[in-house]
Amino acid sequence: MRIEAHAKINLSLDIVGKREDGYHLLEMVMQEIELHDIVEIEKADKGITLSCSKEYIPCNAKNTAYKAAEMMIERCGIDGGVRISIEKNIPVAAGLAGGSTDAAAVIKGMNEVYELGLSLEEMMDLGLRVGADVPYCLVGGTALCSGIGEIVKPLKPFSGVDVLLVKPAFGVSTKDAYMGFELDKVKRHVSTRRLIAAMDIRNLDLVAYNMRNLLENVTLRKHPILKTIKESLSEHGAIGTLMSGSGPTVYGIFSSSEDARKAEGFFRDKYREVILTRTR
Ligand SMILES: C[C@@](CO)(OP(=O)(O)O)[C@H](O)COP(=O)(O)OP(=O)(O)OC[C@H]1O[C@@H](n2ccc(N)nc2=O)[C@H](O)[C@@H]1O
Ligand SMILES: Nc1ncnc2c1ncn2[C@@H]1O[C@H](COP(=O)(O)OP(=O)(O)O)[C@@H](O)[C@H]1O
Repeated sequence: MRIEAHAKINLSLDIVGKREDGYHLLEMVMQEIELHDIVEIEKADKGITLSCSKEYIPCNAKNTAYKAAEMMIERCGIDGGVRISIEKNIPVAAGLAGGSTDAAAVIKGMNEVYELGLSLEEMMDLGLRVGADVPYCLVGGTALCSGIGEIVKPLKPFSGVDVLLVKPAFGVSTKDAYMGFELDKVKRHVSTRRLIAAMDIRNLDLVAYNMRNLLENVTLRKHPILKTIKESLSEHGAIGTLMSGSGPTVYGIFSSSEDARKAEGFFRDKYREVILTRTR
């Protein structure tokens, strides 16, 4: 079985509290994009076999797809194994939920090939065991996510908007980004309602104005190059720019596809990964 595992961008990320276990309470608008990995899943007699098109990604129990398969076998009492292969197109450690979306694909795929009959809610509960973003990845589309990310409320689709992703040649650890964040220093939270209202009426300028990510400060302070990329995206026609998730990918949204293509041409040779895509 072949599954497209889509990446996401954050149109917003607000941090509104902290749990006793250290996890942060969030309010974020997530948006699926066209960019995707291809995950192939097949039944096997026993054990988990995993292969991936990028040699630097671990193919053992450290891989989120492996973790998801292990968890499904254990939790659903599956008598058998699985063969998984991942064609990796989503930049890694980038803030685009690459690992989480592969895990979501494995959960969906195993539900099918083993005819488990799990509901979406049941899969989301299982997915949360692998990572906070996995429940959203199972739902996809445009959504308001709260809790630690696992409470997913679908929003009106915001598809077909040109997005240029720019990721420099370093990764960011999500854990480190959250550890560098100080909630008591926040002066102004994100205007999530205004952002959603602007998305509803598809006013891109107003969307751009309300896009904010409170983790941006943490990652941009550590990597000033990201600020330079954001400024450069604006100079090349982006009507709004933001870091996705914990970074380091920054993106620009464009109201003109031609501007987006021209900007891609400018950035292409300058940074490690430059991808022109669209909201889905
Ligand atoms: C920042 C976000 C925004 O969508 O995405 P990415 O940058 O990963 O794409 C997410 O909150 C990332 O979610 P995810 O990548 O699933 O996180 P997990 O694997 O569950 O957690 C990694 C680590 O991040 C921290 N963490 C994660 C989620 C959360 N709400 N609060 C946290 O403090 C914890 O220290 C945890 O150990
Ligand atoms: N299936 C996977 N795809 C990508 N990265 C993975 C996967 N499994 C484990 N990883 C590891 O998880 C880390 C975070 O990767 P990723 O999920 O792409 O980041 P992010 O959560 O920022 O989007 C990386 O260090 C990577 O080696």
